[in-house]
Amino acid sequence: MTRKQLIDNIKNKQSFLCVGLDPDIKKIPQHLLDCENPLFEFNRQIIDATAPYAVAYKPNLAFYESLGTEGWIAFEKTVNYLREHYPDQLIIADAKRGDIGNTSRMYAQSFFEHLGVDAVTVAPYMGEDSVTPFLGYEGKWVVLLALTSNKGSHDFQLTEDTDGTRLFEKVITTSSRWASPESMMYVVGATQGRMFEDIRRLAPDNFLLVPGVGAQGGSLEEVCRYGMTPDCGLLVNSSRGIIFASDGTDFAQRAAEEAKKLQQQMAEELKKFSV
Ligand SMILES: O=c1ccn([C@@H]2O[C@H](COP(=O)(O)O)[C@@H](O)[C@H]2O)c(=O)[nH]1
Repeated sequence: MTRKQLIDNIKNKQSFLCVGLDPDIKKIPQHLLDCENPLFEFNRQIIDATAPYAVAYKPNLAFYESLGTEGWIAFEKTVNYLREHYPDQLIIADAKRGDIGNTSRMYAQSFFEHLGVDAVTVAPYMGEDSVTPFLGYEGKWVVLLALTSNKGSHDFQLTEDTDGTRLFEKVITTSSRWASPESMMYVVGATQGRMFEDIRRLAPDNFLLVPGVGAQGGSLEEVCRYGMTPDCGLLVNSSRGIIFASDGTDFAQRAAEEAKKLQQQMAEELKKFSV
């Protein structure tokens, strides 16, 4: 999906919601456990219920890989279901990959050629040759970890160089030479609040994938105040806050209600910024 298509979808739906598909087998409703593939059935119903309010889905590979072959099948079926039934939804594989060049090339092939997702999260730690194999696929995106939502973001990302440059700033400045905002997004946690101002000084045009609202307590309003651009420039993710709104037979309905609430707040924010 191109940047223009993504922006058009956001404007048409008045939403920049990314629904996180993190189907923890221990938390999905009991009655689904008898299905042939409970994870896929859970995702299918969540997707059907929330699609009107979302522009993107982000399955996190951990929740699939942890179940071995059955989990991987659920992941593939989920991606195929989205591609077939909801081709306008951006699919982000949250895999946090990145390795020496020839290995990264295999990861890129797996996600972009074999699975056909639109975007993959990549860790920057191994540098340019670990990231560039994911670039150069028409309409595909690298989503590079910049300033994450967790407490551990302080351990490395916020540490300063002798001239006061913080590591996440170096990641953005250096990596923005590798790709344009047409194919590079950054992960910035919603819990980072006012830091979005600093991010925007370095990456004024890039889309930011923003996890951390809902279960992690980040503020949508604050993210928008400091991070929104004339093109919106944000994809805000919520996983547990939507998909586990209920563990009963009404789980999909409750997920839709939570997604709709977020979408309505997003529409208000888009209005404020005249997007
Ligand atoms: O900085 C980061 C990077 C990735 N994540 C992932 O996003 C979702 C958040 O889930 P919630 O249930 O909405 O908290 C999950 O897949 C994380 O692994 C993140 O939270 N922070």
